[in-house]
Amino acid sequence: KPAAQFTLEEAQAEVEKLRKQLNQWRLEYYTKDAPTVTDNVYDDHYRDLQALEEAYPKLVTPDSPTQEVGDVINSDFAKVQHPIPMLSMGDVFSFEELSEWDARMQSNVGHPVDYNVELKIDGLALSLIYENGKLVQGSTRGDGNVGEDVTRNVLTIASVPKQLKQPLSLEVRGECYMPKAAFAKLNARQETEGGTPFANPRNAAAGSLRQLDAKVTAARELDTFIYTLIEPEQFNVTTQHEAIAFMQALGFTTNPSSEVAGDMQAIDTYIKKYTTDRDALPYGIDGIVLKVNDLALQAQLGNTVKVPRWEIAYKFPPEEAETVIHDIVWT
Ligand SMILES: NC(=O)c1c(N)nc(OC2CCCC2)nc1O[C@@H]1CCC[C@@H]1O
Repeated sequence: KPAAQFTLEEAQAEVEKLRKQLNQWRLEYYTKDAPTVTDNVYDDHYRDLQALEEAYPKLVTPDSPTQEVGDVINSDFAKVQHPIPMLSMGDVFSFEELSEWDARMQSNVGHPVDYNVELKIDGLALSLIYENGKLVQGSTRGDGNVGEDVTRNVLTIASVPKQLKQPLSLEVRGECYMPKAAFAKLNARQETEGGTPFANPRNAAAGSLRQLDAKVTAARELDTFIYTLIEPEQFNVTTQHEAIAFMQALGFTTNPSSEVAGDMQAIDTYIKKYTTDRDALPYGIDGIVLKVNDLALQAQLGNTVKVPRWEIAYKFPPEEAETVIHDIVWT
């Protein structure tokens, strides 16, 4: 019933009951990642308590969940529209297919093409928007056009600059991932606290970034590798390799293993190197990415509905036995 219809005595009893219940649910939520009620049930009780405390301010106590600023549990993330869609990638599963892709590219373009070769980090895509050098929004890819606003969570990731080294307004995109060591620690903690362990670092990163409560994200030791500068022409950046150096100079963490390759021989060497080194890397990779290095040429080649024509992912065979669903190869 509405708060105004409670007498002071009734309100006192109801407020104590709600506070105890909500604090119990928060304990489950924060410590075990295993809440026993849905966020909506929590929200409803939270709003009832807020209404009663507004009607009877003298009933507010310091331990009331309404007094902890900043970790209000939203029932859902705010949605974010990506002005430029966040695309995924076509992929191939053999060097032969990759060579065919390169041959098609060269015949399309009419001359040999330089690629920027990058490791394909096994995480989830993240967009970061800055105004005059200040981080103002972090969001997930979602369906490519609409993602989730995870700004408060992103602010807890150490490698995400809160303030750039230059007061620029821009958007960058990259991969949010969980380092292998953090993943092992998290699963060990999940085991001891009776939580459910995550299947792999990618799922753990997704579950940690898409947490409704930033304090939980903060404890997950997420990291980032930034790889896309949006509208690079605004900054007189003309190649992908240059874009990565430009973003690193602004304070972003970029992957140190990207290099320009002029032919398939260089790419074959790169693939062999990282097929061997893969297990020794402190983060998960599931392949390599070839991108046309010249950004004007990328723009000329454009994108199909879902994937760019100017880049392809070469996927390694999966580490653990899993059914690999062969994605559509770029045609
Ligand atoms: N996972 C990666 O390391 C990676 C990368 N190094 N570079 C790109 O380039 C974007 C640019 C436009 C479309 C893909 N994407 C990557 O990951 C994609 C993002 C969305 C799905 C994949 O995770």
